[in-house]
Amino acid sequence: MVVTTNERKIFVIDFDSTVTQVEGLDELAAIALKGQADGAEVVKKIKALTDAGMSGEISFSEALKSRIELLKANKSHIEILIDFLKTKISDSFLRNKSFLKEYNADIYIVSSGFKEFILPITQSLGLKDENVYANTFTFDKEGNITGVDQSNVLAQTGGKIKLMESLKFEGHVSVIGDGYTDFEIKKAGFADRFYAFTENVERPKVVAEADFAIKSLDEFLFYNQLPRGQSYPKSLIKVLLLENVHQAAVEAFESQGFDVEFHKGAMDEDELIEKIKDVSIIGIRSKTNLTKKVLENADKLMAIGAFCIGTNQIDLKTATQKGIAVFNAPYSNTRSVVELAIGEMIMLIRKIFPKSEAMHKGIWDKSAINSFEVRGKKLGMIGYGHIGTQLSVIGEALGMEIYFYDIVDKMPIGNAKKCKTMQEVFETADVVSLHIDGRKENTNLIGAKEFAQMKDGVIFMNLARGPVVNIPDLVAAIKSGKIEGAGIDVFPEEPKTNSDPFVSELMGLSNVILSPHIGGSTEEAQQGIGTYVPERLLEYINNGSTTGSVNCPEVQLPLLQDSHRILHIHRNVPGIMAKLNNIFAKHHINITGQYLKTNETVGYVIVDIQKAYSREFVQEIKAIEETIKFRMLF
Ligand SMILES: NC(=O)C1=CN([C@@H]2O[C@H](COP(=O)(O)OP(=O)(O)OC[C@H]3O[C@@H](n4cnc5c(N)ncnc54)[C@H](O)[C@@H]3O)[C@@H](O)[C@H]2O)C=CC1
Ligand SMILES: O=C(O)CCC(=O)C(=O)O
Repeated sequence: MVVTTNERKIFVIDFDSTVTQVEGLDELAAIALKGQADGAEVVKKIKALTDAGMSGEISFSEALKSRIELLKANKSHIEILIDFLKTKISDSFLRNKSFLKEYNADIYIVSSGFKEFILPITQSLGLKDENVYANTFTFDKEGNITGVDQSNVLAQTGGKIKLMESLKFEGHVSVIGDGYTDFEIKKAGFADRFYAFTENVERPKVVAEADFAIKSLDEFLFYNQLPRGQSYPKSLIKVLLLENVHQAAVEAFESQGFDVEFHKGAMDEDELIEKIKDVSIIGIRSKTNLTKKVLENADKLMAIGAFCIGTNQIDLKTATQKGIAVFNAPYSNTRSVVELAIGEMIMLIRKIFPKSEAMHKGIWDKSAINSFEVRGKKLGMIGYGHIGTQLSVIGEALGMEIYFYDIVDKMPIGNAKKCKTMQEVFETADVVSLHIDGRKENTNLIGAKEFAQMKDGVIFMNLARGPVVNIPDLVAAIKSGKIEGAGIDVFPEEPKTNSDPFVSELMGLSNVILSPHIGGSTEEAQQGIGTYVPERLLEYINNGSTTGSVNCPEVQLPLLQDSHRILHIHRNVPGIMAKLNNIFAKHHINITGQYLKTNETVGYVIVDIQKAYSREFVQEIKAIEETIKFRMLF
């Protein structure tokens, strides 16, 4: 819906809830009435009147008059309000200050608000005082607000229409606002288009009347092909966040204007296949399976954020082939897993859970039989990565001997001993703990044969991935007494949400600690992940950097300055760079920077170019046969 016109473009913009996130008069009331006994009640009444006036339920002049009567404010309150409003300028207006300044001759603020607090804000955005049309207060000698200058047409019902009539604009007039009175300008024939601005407040009655509903000023500038801070409006980019990822993630995307949808639970394949079609960024944890079938339907998807360590729930091969960059959080929850493993190990070796259960039933069983210290015991680990190595350090600090096996040759930390086989670990350890990843080859890695190799009375823990252990074999080993105690945090089948039931053969077994996949679920870990993953995703979306990507060639790019940046993901075949460079040469494109990284499947080339370029140039790059994904940043 790109709008093109050769006429002079005139922009008429509302102020309250459009330029700023809030209604100035409501906020003035809150400031003036703060601390007064019935203050909250009066503020509520004023807000209700604002809403009724804005949505057209009561006449504007009636709403304004009633509000001013309720408001007991003076000049000092207005000063406080101005400082507050400066912190509440709509994000998309702040992002597009350069447009506001460059086009200030054609931008008019038409507001039923008050110049006393509007002008300081519009001045800070580079707008012209003489283009601001708004009401003014009347004051008594003490500086108390007594009313509204009634000679101003904007104080009257239909004031905006009367004002527009008198302004006699010649050109293509666009009105941007959140209120019904803004729509009425178009309805009365004084504007060509009305854009309902919903960044701060969405009034269904107003949206229903609008030519276009826009979630940000970026969208307006995009549709009208005007200079803007975002090459593609972020409010048109859908971010789907599942599995209750930390609110820090929601805030990170929302503060940049993305269209964020948040769900507490995971989604199954069928649901995702539908949902993913218009999603550009998805954030998941361990329970959402991004299968080949799901990804094949994800034509808009640019990036996946795994808000966890494991990425086995994602079909990485398909993601790579489709040029979808995958990021995870490789460190943030490792300490939490380690602490749970230590806690469980001590609880299991002391048989605290059966004793606690008995106590709850009134049984007092004070005895040392079969209760041990961990000091001096042998802790055996399968997998010696970020978690395994940390557990190694803390286990050793508790006085344990550490043994580990890893398929990769890993340097032992402290006095840990590297074993040549898993069997060696099993034959040695008093406590066996798994810290391997969930790659396919690890499915059923531990079963009857492996349990048989373990010492009698071993403590066994799996805080890694459910499918790695054969559950019926584990149950048999526990029931036979081979395993004295087990701590299991992960399961082959896990409920998708907290409302779904948990079912397992492990239920009801004594000295088995079951926990709902919470090894990494601490406030600290989730906060850390909730910040780390969006940072990686935003760096990729905003700048093109793929630092920390688990499947894309890693490139750390400088910030884009005074150039356009072309991001091109292609199939990694010989000759592709020549094809690209030929197009640059043919169109006389001046390159200011070029970066290339490849892996065995894809190549990622980034080219910074001077700002002049033609549409044909872009089309030709997109048309290269090997192109998988193409983006351009301004
Ligand atoms: N319970 C929970 O909430 C959490 C579970 N995890 C799980 O823990 C796993 C490990 O995490 P990190 O240590 O951070 O990962 P990591 O990638 O640093 O370490 C995994 C290690 O396992 C080794 N490995 C893989 N397969 C193996 C095998 N068959 N035999 C021996 N070694 C093998 C790898 O070479 C690597 O050194 C994650 O992949 C994830 O599945 C991670 C965080 C939270
Ligand atoms: O917190 C989660 O949902 C998953 C944690 C986990 O297993 C991981 O980080 O790999």
